[in-house]
Amino acid sequence: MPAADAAPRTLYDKVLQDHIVDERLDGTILLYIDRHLVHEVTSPQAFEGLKNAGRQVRRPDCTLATTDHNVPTTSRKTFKNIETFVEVEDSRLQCMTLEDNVKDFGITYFGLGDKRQGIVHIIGPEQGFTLPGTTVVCGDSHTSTHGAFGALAFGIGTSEVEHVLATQTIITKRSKNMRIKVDGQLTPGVSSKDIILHAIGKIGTAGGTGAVIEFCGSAIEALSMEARMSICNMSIEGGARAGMIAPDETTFKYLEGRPLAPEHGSEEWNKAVAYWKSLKTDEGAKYDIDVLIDAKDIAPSVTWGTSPEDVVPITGSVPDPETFATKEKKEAGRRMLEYMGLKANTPMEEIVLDKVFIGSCTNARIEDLRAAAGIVKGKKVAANIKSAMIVPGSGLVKDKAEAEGLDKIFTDAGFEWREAGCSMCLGMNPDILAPQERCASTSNRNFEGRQGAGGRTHLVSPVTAAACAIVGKLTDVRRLAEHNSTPRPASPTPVTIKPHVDERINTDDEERDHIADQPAENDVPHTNTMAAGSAKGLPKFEVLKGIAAPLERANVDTDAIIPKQFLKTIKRTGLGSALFNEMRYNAEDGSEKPDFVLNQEPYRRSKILVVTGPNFGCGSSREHAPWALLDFGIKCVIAPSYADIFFNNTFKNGMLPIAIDNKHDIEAIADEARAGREIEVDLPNQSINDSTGKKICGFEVEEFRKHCLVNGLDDIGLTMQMEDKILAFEKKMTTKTPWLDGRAYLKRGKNGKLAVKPAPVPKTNRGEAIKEPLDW
Ligand SMILES: CC(C)[C@H](C(=O)O)[C@@H](O)C(=O)O
Ligand code: SF4
Repeated sequence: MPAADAAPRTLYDKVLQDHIVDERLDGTILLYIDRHLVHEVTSPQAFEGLKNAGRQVRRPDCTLATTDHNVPTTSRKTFKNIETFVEVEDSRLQCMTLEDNVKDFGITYFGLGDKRQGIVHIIGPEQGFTLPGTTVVCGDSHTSTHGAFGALAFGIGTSEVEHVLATQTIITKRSKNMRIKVDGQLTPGVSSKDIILHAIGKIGTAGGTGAVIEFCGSAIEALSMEARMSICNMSIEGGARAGMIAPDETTFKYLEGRPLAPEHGSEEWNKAVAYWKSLKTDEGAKYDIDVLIDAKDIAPSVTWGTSPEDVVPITGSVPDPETFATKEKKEAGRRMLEYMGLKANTPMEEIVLDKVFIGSCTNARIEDLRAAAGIVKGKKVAANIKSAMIVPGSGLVKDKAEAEGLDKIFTDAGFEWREAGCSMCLGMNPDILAPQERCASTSNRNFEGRQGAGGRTHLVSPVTAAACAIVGKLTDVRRLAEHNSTPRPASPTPVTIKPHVDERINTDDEERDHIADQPAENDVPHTNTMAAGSAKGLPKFEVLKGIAAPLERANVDTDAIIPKQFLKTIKRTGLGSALFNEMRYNAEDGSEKPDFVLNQEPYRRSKILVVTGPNFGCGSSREHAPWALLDFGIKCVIAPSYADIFFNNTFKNGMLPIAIDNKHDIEAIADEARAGREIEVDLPNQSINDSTGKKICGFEVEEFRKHCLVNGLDDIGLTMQMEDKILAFEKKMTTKTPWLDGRAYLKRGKNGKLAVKPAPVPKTNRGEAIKEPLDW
């Protein structure tokens, strides 16, 4: 496309363009993926799919795995292995399954016995695995974090994890360009977490839907890499596919000496930096959405409700839902206040807390801990705080903090000092809130039940969380005299590279010492152990007629569709009974709530879900959400709009999500659903009909997706037919960006070559060899 190439381009346009393997006329893109991060929750079903189809991991050298969501954060002094260490059975199984899979497929893995283990979005940058200008994916929504390096980084579902493992590519389409420009100087006490909370408060949780956000402006440029990561991390809470910041000297400085970055000062490094410098948005490039923020308008911010957009300055009060614009918003507001146990107009600083959590992929890096320690030093945690917990983002962050004496500052004050993991960010491990407990948390989601069923979360920055622990209430950090909370300038703050330099792995022998459980040099990375042909293909979707359940809500997040306790499965099936768990069952005795629609006749046998509010499926990338709907019997969702990852995940399971943003049409469909009448979804004709076959309205669907659904096509099989193009692309990349090949600590043979097998013969998802090319 020479014309488009000549036009001024954004950072996103440039990185995207450099990774296109193929583009169809309808805009469907086959995108090459440079970096794939893997964790235990969203990978078991993907590896199972590979095994069933006899496929291998195409680029183990571009894949890095760790275990983070399920792991206990208690002392690992006695750690021997996962089997004896993880007490909760399903968590243990999930962690052990990952360990089996990384061995079977020859993937670099940081387990609990390895200092480099930690939250997947902390360890990628820490190791230099994340680099500017790369495409980065992970079966996790907060993959957006890595965009801080000028990478195009986004979360994917488990089906896509399988697709990337098998083909190192993903099928996608262009996103809109969105810019959030923050100019000026932040005031004391305000940190990058406040910037992103403020921005989400402004744009809303669906503000970035369908877009990639570029954060720029003088306030962003002045931030350190760690602060930039906190911002890009929460792009997903603003609904965006990804967040990006143009790489600059701060980025390059951060990467110097990272084990997986090109060696600083080498020819490769210089070549890489020259390329990275070219990634800046061109003068005159257009953004589809533009948001301007003045840094001085940002105060230390805090959430009051159960959506990350419910943000107020800490000096503000709980809003009064009766002042909200629409009937739906008033209702949602009342429900939130009830859940949060709050009264309208209460000053935020009067809200008393039970717990404080400093951790998560948003704020568990060394700078976050330093900033929090700066507040805590010499003080004590308030008597009413039952637990104040510090969970470093990785073993290396923990070590560094201990070397600086931060652990001592925290423990002297009465904080608990833990081992690395996701911990109370989502409570898949034992770190949870009890019902009604209230927590100031540096994490990124305040959804109902997120930190524990009935738990109440207020999202804040690390310095605010630290101040809250000392005061025992939500607190304006600026009140604490000796705080050290001004945003860290990009320079001359010393860059913390020392430990990484020391750990640089230079030789095969050193490598062996560091890497537990890697396959021996001559081992075949993976041989299939299961019969080919046992994997199920996708059922075809043509016309679906059935009962439609009306769900009168907006912003239904995937935590609400299927809460974390059900993510510990290693299967795709059996989740139907847990669908909408907290809306559907009473917490006390597990009995059904009679007023929830799916507990009523005829909706118990619904095949279609009609959601009247926008932004369905926001939040986490968990494919368990469509699996749960499907297992219940729902094959089609109709809603005004969707969060991107959920939307994508449904198609991968042969389901059809339909977006109807015309108010009149969605109401007409909802009326049929409310009346308990069947509706008919006719995909070939793109029409929604009533039970008599009379058309209610038409709908849009992308041509390629429709083609796959109607024909029940498995897109991994389709992509594998593009082998020639993928190989040619890889060859080009090896010349253009040689620093991306052969990393992830994989062993090299004596001849310097990686022990990676050539790509296998393409097979369909059913394991059959592809005879004649399908239409990609
Ligand atoms: C488990 C994973 C799918 C999920 C995500 O995608 O975000 C988790 O990390 C979360 O924060 O809810
Ligand atoms: S958001 Fe929380 S649970 Fe998800 S990856 Fe980050 S730390 Fe882990």
